Amino acid sequence: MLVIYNPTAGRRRIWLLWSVLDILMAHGVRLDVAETTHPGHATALAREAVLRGATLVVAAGGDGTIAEVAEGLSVQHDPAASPQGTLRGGRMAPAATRRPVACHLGIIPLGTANVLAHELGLPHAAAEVAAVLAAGRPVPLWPGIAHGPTGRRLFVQMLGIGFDAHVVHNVSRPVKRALGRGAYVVQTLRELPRYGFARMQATIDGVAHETGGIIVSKGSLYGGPYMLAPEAVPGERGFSIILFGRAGVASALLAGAALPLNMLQRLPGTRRLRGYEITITTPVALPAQSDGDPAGSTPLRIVDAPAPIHVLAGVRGAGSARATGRPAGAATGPGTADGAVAAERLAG
Ligand SMILES: Nc1ncnc2c1ncn2[C@@H]1O[C@H](COP(=O)(O)OP(=O)(O)OP(=O)(O)O)[C@@H](O)[C@H]1O
Repeated sequence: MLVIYNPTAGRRRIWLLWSVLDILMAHGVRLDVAETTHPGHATALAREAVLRGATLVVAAGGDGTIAEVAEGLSVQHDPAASPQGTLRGGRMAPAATRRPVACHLGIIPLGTANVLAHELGLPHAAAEVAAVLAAGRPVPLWPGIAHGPTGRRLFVQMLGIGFDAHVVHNVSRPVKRALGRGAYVVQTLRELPRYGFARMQATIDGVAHETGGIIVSKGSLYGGPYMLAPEAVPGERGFSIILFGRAGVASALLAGAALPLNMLQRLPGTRRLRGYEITITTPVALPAQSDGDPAGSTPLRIVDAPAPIHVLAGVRGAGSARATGRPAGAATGPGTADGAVAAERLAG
């Protein structure tokens, strides 16, 4: 197993990382740890691991780190990265670098919001995190891809355009480290008086909608453990699209108050739709955020990734049920948490 650790994520809870790794090693798990040195590094590390034949790559960080690792894992579905296409220095890659049948994603939640970890019902205590990595059940997770002026970006949980993206673009890492999720509240209050709210057009599967703000979500949660789109199933194709009818300071304040009360979905003027291809255009370029990190600006076209990846989740729990759309505890995916799978993972 390769653990990719983002040292800048969240509140730098490195003690949690070391506790998890200690437990795994005490059970004989062979593992490598790689620390990222720059944005995008996790993608390169994960891609290399897949091409070397890894069957489990663990993202130790927040949602942004998970998205980068997921992007790296998606190489296993890329025909251009087939053994014949894997060239090193002009020569064909040796057999050891060929891509395997499947490489799963593991998560050690070390981020600020850890939305996907909440979505999947993942534990936060070291012993339980280690148990999921050793014997968790793989559940499908179907990422989204946003195509924009600066290229494409994969996301695992959600993408937002408008005021929430503006806040994400401007929140500072030291404040996030000091205040955790509270940093977004502070930044929201700072940005509100000076933000120029603008209308935008969202075309969902060919139907145009005028809106004041939009979130395109794979998952049901937003900003941490808060409910946004109960109908969302992260393991399936398609998106839940939340259109905020009104734009302005009062609406943003109302949305901010509704979020921790789990009432965002019932905000007046808010609509939730399902869709598969979303195009967002604006009179002037507006910032976008995906999985809590800056993600360029409009115009954007959002579609499903070509294939799902599989992420290790708890053996039981509501989160797993949400991810798969099946009753909690029902077996799914390419394996189950039986003794053989657990033993194989514990052996590395
Ligand atoms: N060594 C590094 N230096 C600077 N940035 C990095 C480094 N490694 C990764 N990153 C960037 O850090 C960003 C933020 O990481 P991540 O999203 O995991 O943490 P977070 O924002 O605290 O958590 P969450 O998204 O759950 O709120 C990632 O998008 C990644 O591009």
